[in-house]
Amino acid sequence: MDAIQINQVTKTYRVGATETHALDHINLTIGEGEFTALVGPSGSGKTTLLQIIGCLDKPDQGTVLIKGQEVTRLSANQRADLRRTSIGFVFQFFALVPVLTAYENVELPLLLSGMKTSERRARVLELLNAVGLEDRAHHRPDQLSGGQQQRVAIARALGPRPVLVLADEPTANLDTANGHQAMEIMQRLNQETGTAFVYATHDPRVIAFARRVVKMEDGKIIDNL
Ligand SMILES: Nc1ncnc2c1ncn2[C@@H]1O[C@H](COP(=O)(O)OP(=O)(O)OP(=O)(O)O)[C@@H](O)[C@H]1O
Repeated sequence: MDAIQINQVTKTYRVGATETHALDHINLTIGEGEFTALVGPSGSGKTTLLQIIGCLDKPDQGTVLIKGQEVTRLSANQRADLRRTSIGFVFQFFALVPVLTAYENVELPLLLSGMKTSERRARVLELLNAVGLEDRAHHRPDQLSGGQQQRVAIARALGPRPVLVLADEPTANLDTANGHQAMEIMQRLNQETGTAFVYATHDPRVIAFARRVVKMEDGKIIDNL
């Protein structure tokens, strides 16, 4: 079954008299375990599309299926549950909880899912180990480099074993070496876990990691390889 199926999705923003067709009848299917780059000029609709796939926003029209489940008809609580169990997020500015350590940030979604203490501890250590940060477990975000913070965010996103990880410009605030390392880790975890990744980027070096590239322009998909 496909991880995501999007049919005829539109989203229009109105500010005063100005209408922006951020998404204009988008159709897109993402298979399980894909590693896909979403590319296109600034304003082409990448963030809007990721937010709609991630159930953070609703389309004006069209349907979004996550693992065959139509999400646009779910209640806000049901969408929140689906996000928690099935979708991981990685953001440009890392979005870690500043007062929590790396360990606690990775643990948070597992706590919310009700995982047992012993199982949770093993899972957090496994994840920190997978991103090479077991020796930074007790550091807070302000005691970590940007690259390390993003690796914590990647570990956190994968904790609940989601179907899909969505990453909006995951390397935009990292230098080349750290951006490369974050992409290598995401690629390895994609291969090891079968979790699908969809990431938006402008950077040709980051696009090069993708097995599939979806190009957007003016709210439309113009190329889908
Ligand atoms: N909340 C909003 N209110 C009004 N217009 C919006 C809103 N969010 C996005 N837009 C508009 O929708 C269009 C698509 O924006 P979006 O952020 O999805 O593009 P993007 O491809 O992610 O751009 P970037 O690469 O610069 O992040 C843009 O023209 C933007 O100005």
